[in-house]
Amino acid sequence: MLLQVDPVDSFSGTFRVPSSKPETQRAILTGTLAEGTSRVFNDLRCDETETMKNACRAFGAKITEHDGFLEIQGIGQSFPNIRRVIQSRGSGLVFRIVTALASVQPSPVVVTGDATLRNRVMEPLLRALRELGADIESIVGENKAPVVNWGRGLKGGTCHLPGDISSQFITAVLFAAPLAEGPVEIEVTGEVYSQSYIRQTLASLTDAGIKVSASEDLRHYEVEPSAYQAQDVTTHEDYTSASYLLAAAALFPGRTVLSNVYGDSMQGEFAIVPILERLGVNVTFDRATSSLTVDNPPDSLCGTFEVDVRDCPNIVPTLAALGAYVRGSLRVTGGRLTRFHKASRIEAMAAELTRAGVDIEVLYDDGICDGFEVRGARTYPGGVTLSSWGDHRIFMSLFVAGLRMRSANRFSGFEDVRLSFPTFLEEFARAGVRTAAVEEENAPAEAVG
Ligand SMILES: O=C(O)C1=C[C@@H](OP(=O)(O)O)[C@@H](O)[C@H](O)C1
Ligand SMILES: C=C(OP(=O)(O)O)C(=O)O
Repeated sequence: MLLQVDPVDSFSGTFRVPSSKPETQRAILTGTLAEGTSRVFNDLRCDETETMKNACRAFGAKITEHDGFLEIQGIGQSFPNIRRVIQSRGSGLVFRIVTALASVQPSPVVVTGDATLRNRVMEPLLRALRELGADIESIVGENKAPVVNWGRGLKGGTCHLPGDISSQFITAVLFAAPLAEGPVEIEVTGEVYSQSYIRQTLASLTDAGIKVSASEDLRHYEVEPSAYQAQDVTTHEDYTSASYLLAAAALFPGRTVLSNVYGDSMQGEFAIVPILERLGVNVTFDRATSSLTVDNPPDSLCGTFEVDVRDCPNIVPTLAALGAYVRGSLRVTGGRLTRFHKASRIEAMAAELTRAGVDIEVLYDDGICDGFEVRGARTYPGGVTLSSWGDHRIFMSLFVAGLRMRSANRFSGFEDVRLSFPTFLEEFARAGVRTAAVEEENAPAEAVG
């Protein structure tokens, strides 16, 4: 099935931003590893947080969903002695953290995932865990998923990781390290990308009572054996999810209000707010109502702009969509990690936007796909079928790019919004965006929003 989406003449209204996926996933983990009861307020319910919950349940945690919060009966350090297969589906974060944690429990664990996940880079993490004493094998070879971790413990010591493939390797080792027999040190080589995610991990660990320290440049870490403490956590809004609503608001003059917004976030993707301001869009936070108001004047998105995304990788596809309407140019650099995401996101956006008539060029640095330059226009003809490349963020970004085209477009992959933003189509329907699921052969099948 494809989703046919009609363009709109305006975009305004009040929309609810989903809660943060990374914060919810981290809080589920710290609650699982602590002894006693933890609660996660304002948690995000979506496929990828469900995948994390199921993985943690497989390790013995009891997780109950209540209205507005999760209750977690953690396991502390008493992992049950049961052989199990843990399914991480398409979630890189779940696979990497579960693989690391499987080292510090007593039985063989197979960790697997879907076809996309099985293609992602895992070798540096497996190597680092082996340096710390883990006994892990890749079942199909090539050091990719699925893996079997024989659960023979982590001794501790020093491991080495690259900083320019995925911050999730560092996050994964950091979550398992407090449960090693001795202190763990991590040495990172090369430039450290996605630093905001590592800082979110460090904050989660410190709040849970873990003894961890990191150098200012995030190249060196020390973790002491320590116990996770039960706690209550409240998650904030998700700025990657918010970026689709904010980008849509920036494409049309007028006022848009986003709710469930608290404004004090460690997320790198918060950068979408100052980026919009640079593009001439006014954004105001109101703490009293936990909301954010976008006032977009008719003359915004005009000029020559450059953005470094090394600390906000997940808004790269959103910026490509927005850039399609920047009269002048938008140059984005520092996005090399996104080639290892669910799809190679820069190439995906450049290929699909080019198909829609957008002037976008991929930028390479030393032969590595690192960014793009897009020279936007007022509008495009539309009437094209665009692929999500099997990636929820590509679908959501292309959906936004299509809103200001002249005729309806069709998109694959719309079902994947359930991974991170299950209410995506309902929120856009509130703004009058009409969508219909259609067979690939043309016939409209059913209204979706
Ligand atoms: O720790 C996390 O929750 C994440 C880290 C980042 O991974 P990379 O460092 O691989 O970009 C980010 O892109 C991903 O969506 C979520
Ligand atoms: C976090 C994401 O993916 P992953 O955990 O698979 O890297 C994402 O695409 O939102």
